[in-house]
Amino acid sequence: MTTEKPRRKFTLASRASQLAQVQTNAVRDALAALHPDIEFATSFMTTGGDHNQSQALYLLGGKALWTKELEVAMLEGKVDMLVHCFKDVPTTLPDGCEIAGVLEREDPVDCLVVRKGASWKTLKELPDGSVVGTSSVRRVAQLKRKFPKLVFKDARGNLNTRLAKLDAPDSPYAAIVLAKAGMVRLGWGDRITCDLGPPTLLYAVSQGALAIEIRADDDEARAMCRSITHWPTEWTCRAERACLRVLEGGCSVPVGVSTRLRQAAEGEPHVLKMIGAVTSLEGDKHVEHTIEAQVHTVEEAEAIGVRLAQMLKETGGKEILEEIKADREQKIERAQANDEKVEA
Ligand SMILES: NCc1[nH]cc(CCC(=O)O)c1CC(=O)O
Repeated sequence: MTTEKPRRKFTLASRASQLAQVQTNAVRDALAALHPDIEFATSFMTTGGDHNQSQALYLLGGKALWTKELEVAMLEGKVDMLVHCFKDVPTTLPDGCEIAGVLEREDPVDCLVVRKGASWKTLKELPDGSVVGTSSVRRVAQLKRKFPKLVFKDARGNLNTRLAKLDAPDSPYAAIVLAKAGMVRLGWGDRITCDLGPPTLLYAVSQGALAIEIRADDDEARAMCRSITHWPTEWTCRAERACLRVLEGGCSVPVGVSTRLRQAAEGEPHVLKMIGAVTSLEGDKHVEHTIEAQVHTVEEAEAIGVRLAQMLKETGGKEILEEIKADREQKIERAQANDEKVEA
C-alpha cells in the first residue's frame, strides 16, 4: 500500500457575480489562515442562472440553476471546492457531490432598500400602489398578505443589476426587498432602510449562510472544510433544508422559516426552535407551525425539520404546494405553446 502525499493546492470556484467572488475570496482567506502551508486558488464561472435573466425565477425553479455547471467542473477535477450561498443549493445534490463545509450565518433576514433620494424607510410608509421589486415568490406571497395595497413586481438579476434597476431614472420601483446578507457582504449595508424579518417576513431556507461543496470522495477537501465549519449554522441550516426537502420545493416555492439553536447552560442539550410557513402565491392561504425540541445531534435537528414539514403538509400546506405546482405547469405549457419567454 502506498500512502498518498497530501495535496498542496485546492481550487475554490463559484459564480462570477461580485457577491460570489467576495464570498469565495472570504472562504479562501479563512482556509489560508488556518492552513498556511497549503495553496488555495480561485476560479469564477458564469452559470445558467446568470444567463436567464428575463425569465421569472419561479418558472426556472428546481433546475439547480446556479450550481450545475460548477458541479460538472468539479466532478471533472478542474476545481475542488464550490462556494455557494447555501440558499441557492438544491436540497438534493448530484451523486458524487457533498456539502462538507458551512460557514457562520450572517443575519438571515430580508431587508428593504428604497430608491435613491426617496424619504420612505419602511413598507408601511410607502404610498398605496407603490411598486416593490423582489425576486422571490416567498417574499411576494408573505408580503401581499400584510401589505395588500402595494404592488409586487419581479426584479431579477444579481445584486448590482437590481440596485441599478431600482435607482434608474425610469425605474418603476419605489423599493426592493432582498437578502440582508448579500448587501452586508458587499459593503452596501448603508443602503438598507429597515430589516424585514420574522414575524413580518420569514426568511428563505439557509438564507445568509455559505456552503462549500466538494467531491464526496475527496477526504482532504472534507478535512479542510470541517476546519472552518460553524456547527450551529450547519445544524440549523440542515434542519431547514430537511424541512424544504419534504415540502418538495426548490428556492422558488413560498416556504419561509425562522430557526434558533440555543444551549441553556454548559452540558445541557441544545434546544432547536423552528418556525415554518407555506403561503399561497396570492397570499390568501397561509399555514404556519412552530416546533421547539431538544437536539443532541445534527440528525436530530434534521428530524425536527422533517416533522415540521409534515405538520405543514397535513394542515393545508400540501394543497397550497399542489396549487402552485399546477399553476407553474400551466404557465410553462402556455409559454412553450407560444414559444415565448415569460417576462418577469
Ligand atoms: N438567489 C439569489 C441570492 N442567493 C443568495 C442571496 C443572498 C445572500 C445569502 O442568502 O446568502 C441572493 C440574493 C437575494 O436573495 O437577495
